[in-house]
Order: sequence, then C-alpha cells, then structure tokens
Amino acid sequence: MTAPVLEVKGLSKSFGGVKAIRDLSFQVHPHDILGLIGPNGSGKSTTVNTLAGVHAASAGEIVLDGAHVQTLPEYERVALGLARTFQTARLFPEFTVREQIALGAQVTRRSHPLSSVFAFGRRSAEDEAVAAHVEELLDMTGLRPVAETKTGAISSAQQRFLMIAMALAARPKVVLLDEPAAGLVAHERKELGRLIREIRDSGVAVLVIEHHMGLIMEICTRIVVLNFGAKIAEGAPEEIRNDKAVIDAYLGEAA
Ligand SMILES: Nc1ncnc2c1ncn2[C@@H]1O[C@H](COP(=O)(O)OP(=O)(O)OP(=O)(O)O)[C@@H](O)[C@H]1O
Repeated sequence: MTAPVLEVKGLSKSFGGVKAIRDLSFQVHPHDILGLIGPNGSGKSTTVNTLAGVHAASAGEIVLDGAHVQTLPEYERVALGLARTFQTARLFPEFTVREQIALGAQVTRRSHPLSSVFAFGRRSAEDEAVAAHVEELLDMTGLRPVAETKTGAISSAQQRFLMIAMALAARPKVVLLDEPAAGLVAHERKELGRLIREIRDSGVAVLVIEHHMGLIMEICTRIVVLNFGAKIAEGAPEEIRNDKAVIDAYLGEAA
C-alpha cells in the first residue's frame, strides 16, 4: 500500500472542559476520498479546523506527506499541501471568478498574487504557469461561463464550486472539503460528486465532511464516523451502512 499523504495520530482538542475531539487517528491515502461523518456536535468541524491550523491541537500528531505540521500556522500548512474550503463563502465580491481563483494560487507564488491575471508588465514563467492552471480549474469546476462575472453576482452553488477551485489553485496534496453539498440541489450535487472524483483522479486526496449521506455513500472510498469526538467506526461505505454502532448513533436519524 502507498504511504498515507495525511496521517492523524491520537489527535485531541478541548475547549475548556469540552472534549471536542478525543484521541482520533486515521490516514488519508493518495487515492482516497475519505468521508468524515457523525451527528451534530460530534467534532467534524473541529477536526477540519485543527487539521488546517485554525485551532491548535491539545494533543496528537498531524503528518502531511511525512512532515509533522501540528505546530505550524495555517498558511504554512497550505504551502506544504493542505488546502481547505469553508462552510460559508469567503470571497471578494468585486473580484471576477478568474481573479478569485488566481488569488487562491498566491501561496505557491513568489511574485504578485494577481500578476498572472492583470498585466503588470511582462509575465514571468511562473505567471504563465499559474494562469494556465487557473484556466484548467475554470474548466474542471464548470465555472468557465462565469469567468468574467464578479463573485458577488454568481449563484450560491457556483460560489461553492469556486471555493473548491480556490483551494485547488494552491496545488494541494490533500484538500479538506467542509460540507461542500450544503444548499445544493440534486443536479448540482451530482456535478459535485463528479468533480470530487475528478479531483481525486488528478492526484489530490480528498477529505470530505458532509451530512448528505447519498453523496457520501456514492463517492467515498472509506468513511470515518465520529460520535462525541471519538471514532466509532471506519470502513468502506457498505461496512459503515451496516454497522450497528453507526446506525444507532447516526444513520438511524440521517437515513
Ligand atoms: N470554539 C469553540 N468553543 C467551545 N466549544 C466548541 C467550539 N467549537 C466547537 N465546540 C464544541 O465542540 C463540540 C464539537 O463541535 P463541532 O462543531 O466540531 O461538531 P460538528 O460535528 O462539526 O457539528 P455540526 O455537524 O453541527 O457542524 C461541540 O460540543 C461544540 O459545542
């Protein structure tokens, strides 16, 4: 088996007396779409925020492609290959979709973040490479028709796809998707499922938190289930669907 691209070992996070994550361990491999599910308040968001560096871990290790990152700030984790999306859109409404995606690439760049979009004199080879990647991402995420539209004027579904494009612009090894299907209707969810598989096929491992069980069961290679901050099950979608502890804690109500 290939080495994991992301390894979480004994991770814990407490907020005062609240133990939001308890001794959590799992691995994400390069070809994984790993689902992280569980009831409300089970610790999913805290896990993503602790992996991304928004919260400092109380204990445990986070190993990204062999490097311990648990003490690094958020932007350094992004630069090392851990990108994420957010539950709510964080966009500049006056930027066009193309400009906003280019902004997501800035962590990988030495020159001005928008020099691949605006003509600040001659473009460097780096600018050309970023601009070409932005064009690929416009096609991959289906945002090409709104490339010149301001982000404040696109639909909320398009904003969700845009956040994914921004995360991918940082050329991550792993992308953390935080409830990407929230607010999407059936055909948009189908498109999202296609995109997530394409992301994985392009060599970027995916960790996805999602409440929509249809999508999770359809796209995930493996699923980790949390309850009260602890892992109660891990396995393939079929195993999780039939796991008694998972049905009792979560699927009974979600199904
Ligand atoms: N900043 C915080 N300060 C104090 N407690 C927090 C904080 N963030 C989360 N918690 C607590 O940690 C526990 C886990 O919350 P978390 O938001 O991670 O769960 P979740 O599984 O993402 O829930 P949901 O599905 O509703 O988004 C909850 O008891 C929550 O109240």
